Amino acid sequence: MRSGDNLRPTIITIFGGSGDLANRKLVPALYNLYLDDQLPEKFAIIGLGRTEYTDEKFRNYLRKGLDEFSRRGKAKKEDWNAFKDKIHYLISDVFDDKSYQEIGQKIKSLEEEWEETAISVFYFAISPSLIEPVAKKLGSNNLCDDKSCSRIVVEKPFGNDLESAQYLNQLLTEIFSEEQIYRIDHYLGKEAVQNMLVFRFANILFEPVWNRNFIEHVQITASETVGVEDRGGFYDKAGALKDMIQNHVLQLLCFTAMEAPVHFNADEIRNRKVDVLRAIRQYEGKEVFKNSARGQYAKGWIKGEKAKGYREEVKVDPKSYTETFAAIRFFIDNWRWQNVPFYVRSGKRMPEKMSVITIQFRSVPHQMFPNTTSEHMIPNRIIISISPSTGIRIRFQAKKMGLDMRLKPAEFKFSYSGMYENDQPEAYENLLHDIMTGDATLFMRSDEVEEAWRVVMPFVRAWSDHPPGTFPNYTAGTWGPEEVEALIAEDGFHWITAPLED
Ligand SMILES: NC(=O)C1=CN([C@@H]2O[C@H](COP(=O)(O)OP(=O)(O)OC[C@H]3O[C@@H](n4cnc5c(N)ncnc54)[C@H](OP(=O)(O)O)[C@@H]3O)[C@@H](O)[C@H]2O)C=CC1
Ligand SMILES: O=C1O[C@H](COP(=O)(O)O)[C@@H](O)[C@H](O)[C@H]1O
Repeated sequence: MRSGDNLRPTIITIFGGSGDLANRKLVPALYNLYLDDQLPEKFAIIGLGRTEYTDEKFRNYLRKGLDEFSRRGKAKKEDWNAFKDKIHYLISDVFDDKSYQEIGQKIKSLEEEWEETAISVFYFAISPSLIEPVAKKLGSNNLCDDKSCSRIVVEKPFGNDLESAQYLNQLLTEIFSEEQIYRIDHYLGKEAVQNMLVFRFANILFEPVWNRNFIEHVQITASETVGVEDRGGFYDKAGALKDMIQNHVLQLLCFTAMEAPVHFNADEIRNRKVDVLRAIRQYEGKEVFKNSARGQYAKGWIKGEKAKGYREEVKVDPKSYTETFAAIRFFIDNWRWQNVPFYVRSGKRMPEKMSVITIQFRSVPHQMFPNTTSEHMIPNRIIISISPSTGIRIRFQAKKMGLDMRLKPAEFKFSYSGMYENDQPEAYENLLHDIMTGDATLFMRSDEVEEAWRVVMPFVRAWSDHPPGTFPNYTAGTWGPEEVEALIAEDGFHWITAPLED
């Protein structure tokens, strides 16, 4: 039996169907689910937008995106021909009630054809400013009435600060129940992020040492080689703190630091993550600057190619003070993590693309080997590589081959790509599948989003009240401004730049 056979008929209506996210991520993910027999037999996509596509033109546009962005490369003709009939397009304006009536009619006619009611998923692949009007109109046009079979999906950024996130949560929960709302953070769909739960809570080896007694510090790096590409208009108002730290990086921190959930279910896991966010120390006054660093890239070179400076990017203010790099030293004030620094950093135009968590263990309490100084006593380290390579490295000490007793670090290495070739589902495949099955474990709950905003708000406020002295302050192709080295060096550590494959 196909896995998709367990799924109820489903219609995914995409506000912003003509946009980049739908083209680059959503439709390729749905197509791959189709190839993997993970879609129900009765399934349809309704794309929406003001662009004047016919069904045929819309399908052709999506086909080009699929060929370019799908992890499986170009679509095979026969597969695409079977899939494309599931795609429909409606020319519509989010402010126009008539559009919602047409959406309702389209859904009804598909259900009549299938002789079954469908789960209706409304995907908000639109700019954050359009969320409010779309939510209100879905409500006033009774399109989301049936709470058991309609869902909405809201993309990040969820709000622009704590206040706006609270406002948005309030608004959405007046129209929809919390169970209907799927707030996406695509990092949670990554295989390696989900594997962290398994690594930590399905193995007895690691959990006993996963605390302040054995772990010296934790580092989280989410670096990219790309600049802002064509998203200057959005990014210049956001910056690295709101674009990456508030969501993806804090999620990685939560998965690293959370207590063991009792059950594997959405609320249980989200409760444990909220506990971590609530325990993160809030800095005040000068502490904010003492525990953080920010930067903006100047022109430089990345992998042999010239890169523009941030201020020269399209739709970026030529005098912009928006940070393209952010680093913070967090402390989690609870029993497990007291005084263990968590250093996080994220930036664009760095030398390597990688999302990596490094768990640095303490040294052994006593060293007994002859001819061995503290220099040779390399402490254990676990590197969890989230992307682009996915896997885990564990460093330990081994005896160096030879007649005398000398030590040499060695590694255990686990790589998903080595195991599963190119069969790893993309983050959006996992997430879209979960939305269809109604599993909210990998989505953000309202209080979680708000707590994550609460964590970054001292930095948001202090950074905007005190513009940086000199921006740009790092060259494209480097690991950020000088201050970021000081942030960790003053504690006696250094940044570890070690992805899975090196
Ligand atoms: N692109 C990406 O990789 C990612 C995007 N996101 C988020 O997803 C959301 C969408 O991003 P993206 O796809 O890049 O944005 P785009 O600018 O590419 O697309 C915007 C979409 O909104 C539609 N739209 C705008 N105004 C209206 C209107 N009045 N009525 C109907 N449709 C309208 C446009 O359709 P038309 O022009 O046809 O009217 C278009 O389909 C944003 O919140 C973004 O932050 C999140 C993660 C990654
Ligand atoms: O959400 C975002 O994430 C991407 C990075 O995602 P990744 O999966 O490639 O690591 C980032 O480029 C973008 O600015 C941000 O909005």
